[in-house]
Amino acid sequence: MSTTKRVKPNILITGTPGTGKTSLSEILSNTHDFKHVDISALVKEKELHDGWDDEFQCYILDEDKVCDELEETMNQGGIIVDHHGCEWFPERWFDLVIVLRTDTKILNERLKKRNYNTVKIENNIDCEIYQMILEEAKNSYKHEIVKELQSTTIEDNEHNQQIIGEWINSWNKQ
Ligand SMILES: Nc1ncnc2c1ncn2[C@@H]1O[C@H](COP(=O)(O)OP(=O)(O)OP(=O)(O)O)[C@@H](O)[C@H]1O
Repeated sequence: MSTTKRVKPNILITGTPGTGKTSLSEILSNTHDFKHVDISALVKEKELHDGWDDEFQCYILDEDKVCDELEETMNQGGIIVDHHGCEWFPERWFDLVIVLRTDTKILNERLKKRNYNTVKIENNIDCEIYQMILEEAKNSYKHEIVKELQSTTIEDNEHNQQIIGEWINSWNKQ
């Protein structure tokens, strides 16, 4: 495990599916020259799973395989990880944890556009109503590095880019 300060910070962007993690991760990665790791895409590409879950229409992620795959990358720093869960990553990996939140009416519309089945939409809306990912993040990381950001409108997205960009610039001056 690396104990020296990373040259660039690692950021986790998490939240219920559809809250805008991938969109924000891609913009930030391009703007600040970070590497974007979309866990769902990585799991599929490297087959870091134990098969397909028909009910939830997603791969059954193998957390140990994902962590083994990413350990070296994360030690380099300058990584933005994008995933709808956060409790099973090593706490040492992240300098900032962003939890995106979306108005459930808007979230419902976004998920419907993806042709998710009713069960999957209801599960995700419940997850957002009961702020399950926010609670997961607060239980898994130091409170001072967990930031809850709204992600309902384009203005929110622009605000989030600015807030996180300022944080990255201030981290580099530490
Ligand atoms: N702040 C925002 N305002 C308006 N629309 C947004 C905002 N953030 C994301 N969107 C839109 O919401 C949809 C979902 O965004 P995105 O795919 O980034 O979500 P996600 O959280 O990564 O989803 P998943 O976890 O399923 O990958 C996209 O159509 C995106 O353009």
